[in-house]
Amino acid sequence: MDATATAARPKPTASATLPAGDPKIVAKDVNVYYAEKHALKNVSLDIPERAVMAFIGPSGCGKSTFLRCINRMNDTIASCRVVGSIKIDDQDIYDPSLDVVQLRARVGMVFQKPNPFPKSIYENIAYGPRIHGLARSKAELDEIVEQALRKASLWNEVKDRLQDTGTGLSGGQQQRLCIARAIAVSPEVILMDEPCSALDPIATAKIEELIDELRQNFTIVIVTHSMQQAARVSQRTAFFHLGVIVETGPTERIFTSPNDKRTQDYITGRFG
Ligand SMILES: Nc1ncnc2c1ncn2[C@@H]1O[C@H](COP(=O)(O)OP(=O)(O)OP(=O)(O)O)[C@@H](O)[C@H]1O
Repeated sequence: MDATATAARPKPTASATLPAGDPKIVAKDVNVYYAEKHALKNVSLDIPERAVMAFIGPSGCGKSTFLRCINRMNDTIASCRVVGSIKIDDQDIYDPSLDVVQLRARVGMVFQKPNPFPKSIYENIAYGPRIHGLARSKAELDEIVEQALRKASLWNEVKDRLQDTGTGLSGGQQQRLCIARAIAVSPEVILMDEPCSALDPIATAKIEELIDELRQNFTIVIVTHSMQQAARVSQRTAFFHLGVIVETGPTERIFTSPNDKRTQDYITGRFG
């Protein structure tokens, strides 16, 4: 586990204390079961709009499980049952009439290991907008691809090789390609499950910089094992332990004066 975060205090930002607006995502009494295993217990959490929220906690405490609840990725796991309520902009995302494909376009996801399609860089980005009918012409599609790559800080590195395969990029570039792919369908929320764990420190720094820029336009939720990363990129942090949220609050407070001894023990490396 990482060393304590004391050397990596979050830099104070305008949104370190967040605007008092309505939260983007509201979860109430969420319980998740994998067959008999009760993986998440009565989780309630507000996630603010256009900010970064970090989920931290020891391995197996339910961070990824909760992240996957937010775009119903857990639907794909046969043994998984989700109970409770999660609303995005006041809309219940577990409403049976909700179109899950549309939900996953609104709530994009970036995984631990970069997973570009074995296609060209251009096609990796164009695929989503095309199936969602977001472009009326080739010129419009080209524009969407360029803008997504620009927002993911990748355009300058790939603009002369858009027809090369995405899997031929470096790991860090592949992860930025996956972020561009998520952005291309104009999501409102981007979920990131340990997006830097397969990357070297330089590629990690680039992704962190990018996350900091993206929060101006997107609501971002990131699972990370790195306390320094949570401190650097997020404005709010939720600490998970054994399937519950022990505490949540402004990142700076969680790392400097946590309310709960379990949080204190975790951030100072006493367990995890
Ligand atoms: N597909 C699955 N089937 C059965 N149990 C699962 C499944 N996914 C997760 N679990 C269990 O649910 C609990 C929470 O797992 P989860 O992956 O959400 O934790 P996590 O905090 O993200 O862990 P890590 O930091 O190691 O990724 C664990 O006990 C795990 O074994």
